[in-house]
Amino acid sequence: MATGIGRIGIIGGSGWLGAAFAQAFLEKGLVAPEALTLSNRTGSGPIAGVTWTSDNQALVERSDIVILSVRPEQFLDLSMAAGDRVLLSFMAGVTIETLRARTGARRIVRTMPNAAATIGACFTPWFATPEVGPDDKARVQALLEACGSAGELGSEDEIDYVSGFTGAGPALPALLARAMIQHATARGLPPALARQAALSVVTGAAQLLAEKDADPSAIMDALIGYRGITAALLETAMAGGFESLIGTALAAGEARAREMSARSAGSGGNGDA
Ligand SMILES: NC(=O)C1=CN([C@@H]2O[C@H](COP(=O)(O)OP(=O)(O)OC[C@H]3O[C@@H](n4cnc5c(N)ncnc54)[C@H](O)[C@@H]3O)[C@@H](O)[C@H]2O)C=CC1
Ligand SMILES: O=C(O)[C@@H]1CCC=N1
Repeated sequence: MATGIGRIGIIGGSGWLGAAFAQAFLEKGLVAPEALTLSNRTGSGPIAGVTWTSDNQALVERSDIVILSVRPEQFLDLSMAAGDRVLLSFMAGVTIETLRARTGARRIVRTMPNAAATIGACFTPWFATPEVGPDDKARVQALLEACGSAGELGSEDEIDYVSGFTGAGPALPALLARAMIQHATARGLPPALARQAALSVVTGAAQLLAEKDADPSAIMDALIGYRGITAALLETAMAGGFESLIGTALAAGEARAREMSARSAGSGGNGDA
């Protein structure tokens, strides 16, 4: 409690995201080991010094903020009553209405981290119900910043959109890298060199976009200004519909998030348990 964050419980604490955030809370000194409870189905896991349990209700009783980090379909088999705790969900496609119906929580925060949480490079957008006050919002922001950065959204609707936009994390850059590797290899470059070259562009050169005040359009314009090779490459990609295809893909991600939300809705409740 030294930091004022309170006691934290993570349901699904040995999963990809659950473990990444648990490790980060401990490494950053945000949560003391004795204030951190993690659950999974076996009640044991690789993070030392914390409390492990398979009893999610016991985790809730030991926590001020409960993080739900199981898969959406696993949530439908999960039974717990949140009482007055802040409930912070990492789950895609599980709405506030469903979270409320199934856990009884009023103070709910939906978030959308991504796989880069494991390396502290995750931007996590979040949306909170009106019952979440300013102090709790500050705690949520601090917890999410343990794995990178975070920002509040204006509506729950936007969570479905960012589920593909940021939630997919490395997926679109991985597709770009794979396309470059495949092309270079087919062109005859040694596969290992093609891989090294493509990853250096996607993970190295792209770091220029992380510079303060970096503007993707300005970087493109500067390179197109040479009227040489990069101009030929970018103009061909744009004329071929690269940007509109990205838009179509993002819309498909949003549509899938909405389908998942509709499926999980009306799945019954145990919030008074
Ligand atoms: N992995 C990713 O890149 C992203 C994941 N998400 C969301 O985060 C959530 C977690 O995803 P991952 O960490 O990737 O999944 P994961 O499969 O790695 O972890 C889920 C964990 O929950 C545990 N679990 C299952 N049922 C349980 C129960 N009844 N009680 C306690 N623990 C239980 C499992 O043992 C496992 O450790 C998902 O809902 C997903 O939609 C959101 C954005 C990105
Ligand atoms: O693809 C998924 O369903 C998970 C949630 C958002 C990103 N990854």
